[in-house]
Amino acid sequence: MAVLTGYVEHIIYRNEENGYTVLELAADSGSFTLVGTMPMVSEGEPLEAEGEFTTHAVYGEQLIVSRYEVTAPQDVVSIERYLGSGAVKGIGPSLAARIVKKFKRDTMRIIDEEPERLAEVRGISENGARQIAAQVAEKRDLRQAMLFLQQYGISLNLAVKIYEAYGPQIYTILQSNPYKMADDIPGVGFRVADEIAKKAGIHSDSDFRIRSGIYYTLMRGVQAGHVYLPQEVLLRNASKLLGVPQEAMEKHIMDLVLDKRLVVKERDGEPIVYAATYYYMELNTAKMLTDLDVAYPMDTKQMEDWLRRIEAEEKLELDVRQREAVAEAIGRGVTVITGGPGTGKTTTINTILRYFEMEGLQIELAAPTGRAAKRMTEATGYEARTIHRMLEFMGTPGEEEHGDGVHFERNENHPLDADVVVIDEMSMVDIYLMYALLKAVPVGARLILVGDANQLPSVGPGNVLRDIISSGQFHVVKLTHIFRQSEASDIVMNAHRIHSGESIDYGKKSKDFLFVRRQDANSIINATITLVKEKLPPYVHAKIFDVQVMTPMRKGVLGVENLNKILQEYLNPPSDKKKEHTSPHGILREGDKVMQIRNNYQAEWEIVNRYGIPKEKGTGVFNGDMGFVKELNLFSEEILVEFDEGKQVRYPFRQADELELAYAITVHKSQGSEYPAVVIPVLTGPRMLMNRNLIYTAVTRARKCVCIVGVPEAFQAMVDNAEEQKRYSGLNACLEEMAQWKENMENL
Ligand SMILES: Nc1ncnc2c1ncn2[C@@H]1O[C@H](COP(=O)(O)OP(=O)(O)OP(=O)(O)O)[C@@H](O)[C@H]1O
Repeated sequence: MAVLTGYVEHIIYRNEENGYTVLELAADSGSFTLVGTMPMVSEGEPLEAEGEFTTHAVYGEQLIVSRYEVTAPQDVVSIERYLGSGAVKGIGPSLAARIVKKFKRDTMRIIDEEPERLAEVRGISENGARQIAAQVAEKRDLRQAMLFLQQYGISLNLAVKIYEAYGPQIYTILQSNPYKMADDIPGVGFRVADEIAKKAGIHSDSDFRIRSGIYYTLMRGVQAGHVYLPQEVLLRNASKLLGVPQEAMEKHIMDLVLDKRLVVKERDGEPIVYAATYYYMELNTAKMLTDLDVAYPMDTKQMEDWLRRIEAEEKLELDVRQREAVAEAIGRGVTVITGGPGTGKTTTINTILRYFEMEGLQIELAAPTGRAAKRMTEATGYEARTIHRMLEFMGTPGEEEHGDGVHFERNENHPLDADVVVIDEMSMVDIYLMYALLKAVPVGARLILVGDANQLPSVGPGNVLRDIISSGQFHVVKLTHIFRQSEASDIVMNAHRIHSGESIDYGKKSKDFLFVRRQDANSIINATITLVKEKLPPYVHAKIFDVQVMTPMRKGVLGVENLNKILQEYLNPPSDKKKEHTSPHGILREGDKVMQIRNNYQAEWEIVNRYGIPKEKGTGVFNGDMGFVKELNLFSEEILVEFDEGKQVRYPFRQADELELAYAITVHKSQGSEYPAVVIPVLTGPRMLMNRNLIYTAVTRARKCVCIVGVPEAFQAMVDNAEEQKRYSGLNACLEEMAQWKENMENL
């Protein structure tokens, strides 16, 4: 650790949002560059800073500041330099000189204690004197708060956020209920608050702690895809987290219910617990969906005539189920069409679109991901958008809808201008998005939901598509005939075999479903590298980055983390020409294939033309979006990533934790995307993950070729394992209750 004292000569760079600062410090022993979060340091101020010296490849020696303190200027020279530096608005060098000439070493005390006397200086009015005093006091408060927060081991970055949220109230909040921060401040979770509470001497059985821990456990459940948790599971997990017996917690659940933060219901005779927001989200989703599902009068003769016309034009004949699907879409407010790959879903959507177009209805077509939307556009010739874009989401915080600053311009007050809304890849739609979508679908519009219910459920919470189907309250058409069979696609045929748990012919010479037998992890990795780098790109006529490696796990030799490190070495090795940055997830290098790993609604993107001039702008990058590192700027500390469709996003280094290498991805993250070729290494793994549902999803991501590398027995074991990870979601139950209620009302 080195300690430097001096005064701030020059602020070289400052990020006003997070206080990240590069400055030049004039110390007795010379001039130094200091880097760190120093939000309210101004030029001219005396500073004491502690940190580690590092040598930056471009900018040379720098002190990376871990702690700093702005000391009050003592001698007249320092006082004059400080006041004249522009740190206090309204005072320039000449006024500073006059003030110091008058009050000398007493200047700072006068500003603090008798600010009205500043008016004795020529050029300062009484009002001006008061404003100067207020500014100096505000800076002093902020500084004190920073010092106070640092005692609790809070990083400077977080300290700024906490101060911005609470101002002078931080002292009481931190010492009485630091858990409040977990509710109010993004970036402070229960664990951070708990650390702080420990330092503040708060007891482990404090009411605040237990309540915060219960809520945190529930939200962890949401992150894992559950909408609620059975009370028993909640208490067990919260008890483990808090080290407090379950009996001591039940009363707190009731308190949280009274505070309207939790809702307790009964399902199958057991109490279940929702975070209130999710309960109402699920309930309203059920209500809106039920309300939309009205019967529309149908002219059967017209339908038959028009369908024949469409079939003649398209040169195809719909099968019975496809016809049924079209008829349902015409006659009902809500229709669900589900089926595996190649069962004619897209063809059915196409016919429905043509039909409604002939009726002159206004149609909206959307899918949950950009890739899926693009595929829809290509397959139907109608413009399809992502659901987010269709709903015109705004990344600006304010009217918070589910706590992360999301707001959709299209909602109940400003619904979509549509008579028909078709959503594809419904299996990926979570409860948030379904709720947002339904708010924007106008009363009287038809909603057609299309998807493959056997895919893994959405990454976000809920089991929307399956719940809608299993509720039994809507017209669901299941397409089962495999049309693509005639094209001899083993991907499609094997996907259906996997779905029904049949065994696969591993010895068959197939063009698109290849099995590369390897017995151990190292040989599997070697074969994977050769396939991605050399064999598959020419085979499927695609670029190396279009070949996607997928694996069930994150950890382990064949987990995403390890595979990414190895594939990075082979596909984008270090070079003098490529800049690098070490992010929380490892090294990012120019040219790397990366994935955005959480929804960032605020991130700004732009699409530039070949002269670098922006031609389109917008906000939002989403969990699962893939791109590559186009440029690393070590001076402005930014990573420029280009995503699909040429969307470029700049990430400050501190936000690099939103990016992960994507040479290999988990099957969960692959949902909704399709790739020309997919490589799946298979050896062993946790039984919960190694299941049929997962391998089915993985295989159906491939358009032209699937390559399984490993042991056939391990693959077959996955096909045989029909167990699934349990998801606690109650949309089906809500829908059933709603229908029951409606029936009761009608019978009254
Ligand atoms: N009624 C039909 N008669 C003849 N061919 C059909 C019929 N319906 C669909 N097909 C053909 O079967 C193939 C698969 O259909 P489609 O793309 O509509 O299925 P899908 O369920 O959307 O498949 P995927 O989910 O794999 O994209 C296409 O080549 C399509 O032209």
